[in-house]
Amino acid sequence: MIITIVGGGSTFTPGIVTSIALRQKELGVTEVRLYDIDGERQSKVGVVVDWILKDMKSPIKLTVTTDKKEAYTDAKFIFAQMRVGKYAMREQDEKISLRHGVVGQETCGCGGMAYGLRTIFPMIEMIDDVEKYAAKDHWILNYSNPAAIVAIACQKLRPNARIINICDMPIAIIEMIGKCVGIKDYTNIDVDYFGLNHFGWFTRMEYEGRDVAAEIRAYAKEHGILLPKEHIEALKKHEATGDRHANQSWIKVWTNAARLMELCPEYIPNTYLTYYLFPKENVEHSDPNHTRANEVMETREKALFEGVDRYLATGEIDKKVFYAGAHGNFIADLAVALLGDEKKKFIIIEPNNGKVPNLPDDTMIELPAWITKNGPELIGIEPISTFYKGMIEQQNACEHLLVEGAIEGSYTKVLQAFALNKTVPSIEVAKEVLDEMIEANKAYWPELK
Ligand SMILES: NC(=O)c1ccc[n+]([C@@H]2O[C@H](COP(=O)([O-])OP(=O)(O)OC[C@H]3O[C@@H](n4cnc5c(N)ncnc54)[C@H](O)[C@@H]3O)[C@@H](O)[C@H]2O)c1
Ligand SMILES: O=P(O)(O)OC[C@H]1O[C@H](O[C@H]2[C@H](O)[C@@H](O)[C@@H](O)O[C@@H]2CO)[C@H](O)[C@@H](O)[C@@H]1O
Ligand SMILES: [Mn+2]
Repeated sequence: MIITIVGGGSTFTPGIVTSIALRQKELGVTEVRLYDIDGERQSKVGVVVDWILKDMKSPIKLTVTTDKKEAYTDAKFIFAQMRVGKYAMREQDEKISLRHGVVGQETCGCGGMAYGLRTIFPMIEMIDDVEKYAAKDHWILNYSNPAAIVAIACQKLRPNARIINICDMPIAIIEMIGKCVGIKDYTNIDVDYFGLNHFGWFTRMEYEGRDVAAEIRAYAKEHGILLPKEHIEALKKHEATGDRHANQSWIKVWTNAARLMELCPEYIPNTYLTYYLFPKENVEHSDPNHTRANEVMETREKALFEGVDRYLATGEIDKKVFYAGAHGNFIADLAVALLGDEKKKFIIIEPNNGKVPNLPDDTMIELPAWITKNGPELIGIEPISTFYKGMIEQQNACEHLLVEGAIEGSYTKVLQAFALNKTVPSIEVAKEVLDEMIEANKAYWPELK
């Protein structure tokens, strides 16, 4: 059984392969293939992956390739995590937006839309390549961001593709909340959730009879941040915690999430909602000359590639150079559930088709689903109330219009999408940002007329 990782040169590849290797028997996996369009970057990551498999005494064969046919032939699972334009373009997305006074973020607002316009067509190309070479009953499990926009484009252009779009943020939030209230066994916290990707709410959180939602509401009120106490203490003393969530840009997010829970106590927000509901405050607290892309390049990316160089020079690897955890476990567990027909619950992104009765059928909704061998079965909920419906409808319209604009090459539709985004205060600002982004993305975007 073959698993191909697209975006093999990703900083997350070592963590994902670790998770695969830990489940080797359940998956029956015999080979992992890394595929990337940047062979040089991928071959360095391949060095770490090779070391991990040997360190774990894993029988899994490793293939590292830039050849599509070699990558996809007979593959059963394709784990996609491409970052089109890499961190250099993420930096542009974030900085161009901030220069015009609007939120500069990887997947939200103008930055997310720019990233979406780069990613739609490479994702469609990947689906076509996979269909040509992979096993007929393959599954593409897609992490490539912006997952909300990618999901809409795949549904519109390749509605029969065997793709499940996923995001680790709901499980990452559950893990973080678990840490705050002293629950280590976070995968057994049972939740209800609805929304779009990076745009949703937990409506229930329970663990062994405990109302975790009520506990975290009280915690947020007391501490003003959704990070665990040891992080709060370290932050007060300006000590490094080693956790990426204690980086400057994430602290702001976890603080705003706590504030949002005070203002809207009904549900627990996905932290990404803070970009839409505190756009002004977010911009005020951002540094347009040093954004999250810079933080990532200076930490996660640097640690990994310097770690490879050090290993090649000395033969020693410090496991801290790569990230392994919830991110890899989530995608590998989803593959196990699909293979084993486990009927286990995962939050995933799929066409709504009435599961949230008062949202359109073609909304790519993020909801809990039962995972069977035939794919996900979304778990339907009651109609949602006006505030949430209104927010989702606006964001959904923005994302659909963006995808339509990309497919039709329509400048007006893309401009309207930018103007519809809740992070953008006027259509003139939308135009300024869009025009600068067109210049910066010449090598990547479809032509807009
Ligand atoms: N959905 C989620 O919750 C989630 C979580 C984490 C990361 N991600 C996404 O995973 C991806 C990887 O993130 P990262 O920070 O490790 O980025 P990264 O830049 O380290 O890795 C991305 C890799 O994708 C490659 N790539 C670019 N275009 C490609 C294409 N057309 N085909 C094949 N490979 C291509 C790049 O060369 C690069 O090696 C990003 O899209 C990121 O947004 C998503
Ligand atoms: O800014 P980055 O590149 O560090 O992270 C952006 C991604 O953030 C989310 O995923 C995190 C998750 O929060 C964390 O706990 C761990 O599992 O790593 C993930 C990747 O960083 C988000 O869901 C992704 O869509 C973002 O790409
Ligand atoms: Mn995500």
